[in-house]
Amino acid sequence: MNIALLGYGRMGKTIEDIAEKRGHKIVLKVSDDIENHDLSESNIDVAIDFSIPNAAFKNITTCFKNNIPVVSGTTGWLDDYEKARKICKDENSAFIYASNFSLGVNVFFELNQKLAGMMQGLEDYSVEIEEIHHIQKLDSPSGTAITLAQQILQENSKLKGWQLEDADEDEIPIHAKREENVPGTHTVTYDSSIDKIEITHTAKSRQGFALGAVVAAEYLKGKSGIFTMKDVLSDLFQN
Ligand SMILES: NC(=O)C1=CN([C@@H]2O[C@H](COP(=O)(O)OP(=O)(O)OC[C@H]3O[C@@H](n4cnc5c(N)ncnc54)[C@H](OP(=O)(O)O)[C@@H]3O)[C@@H](O)[C@H]2O)C=CC1
Ligand SMILES: O=C(O)C1=N[C@H](C(=O)O)C[C@H](O)C1
Repeated sequence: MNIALLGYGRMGKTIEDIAEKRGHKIVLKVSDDIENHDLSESNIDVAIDFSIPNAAFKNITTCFKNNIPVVSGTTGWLDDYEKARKICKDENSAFIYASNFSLGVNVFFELNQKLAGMMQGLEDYSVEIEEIHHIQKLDSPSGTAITLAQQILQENSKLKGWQLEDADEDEIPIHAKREENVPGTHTVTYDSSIDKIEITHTAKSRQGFALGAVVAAEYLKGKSGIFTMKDVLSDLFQN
């Protein structure tokens, strides 16, 4: 498969390594304005976007307009997500976005949803989310923390939203910490005066995120439509 990398930083380089080991070819690397590149030249099967919040929407939609399916893991641009979905549909293109492509985190998401459902009637417990990332991270809170919060909100109608740090009673507080060399750690805590329940996912490197993105690209090749990691994982476990 011919892959274009939109963003060639920490994730772009890890994806290159894993994609090549799985027999794919990196035919284009983009680290600047996508308009500076001729997308028709390289016979691209799928583009994988791990760039920066300000560039993701333009990168993704330019690919759709050039009939190139996109896997995107860039966080911090989701105000434009619905617009991107519409352009994908209008262009009959293909798209997978995930705030976190790691297989372990996607299992963690399932666990979070299930736990939130079980806890929603237990009013003595308050819930909060903590995320810890490396100091270079541009966005805050992490996309993964937002997904975790959205899942809890789906299960608990008494909670009205999430808030970075100072949350009201009916909001989920998200604490975002930045520390040297942390690839990504997420904890959901339910606390009461009697006890505490915590679930944590700790990434030990970027390998899991990158492998998930390449597997998603393999899934997307030749398809049209909008998919999620749930689709990718159910396909993976069926085969
Ligand atoms: N969904 C997931 O599983 C994961 C998501 N992420 C997300 O992926 C994104 C990238 O993370 P990471 O690799 O650590 O970040 P980096 O900062 O290491 O990489 C981003 C790269 O994008 C480049 N860039 C700048 N402008 C553009 C542009 N217009 N088009 C394409 N590329 C551009 C930067 O180049 P330069 O340095 O020259 O400016 C840089 O090399 C972040 O949003 C992060 O949150 C990260 C890990 C997992
Ligand atoms: O920027 C990162 O590094 C990461 N970003 C993603 C996020 O914002 O959730 C996923 C992962 O935690 C690493």
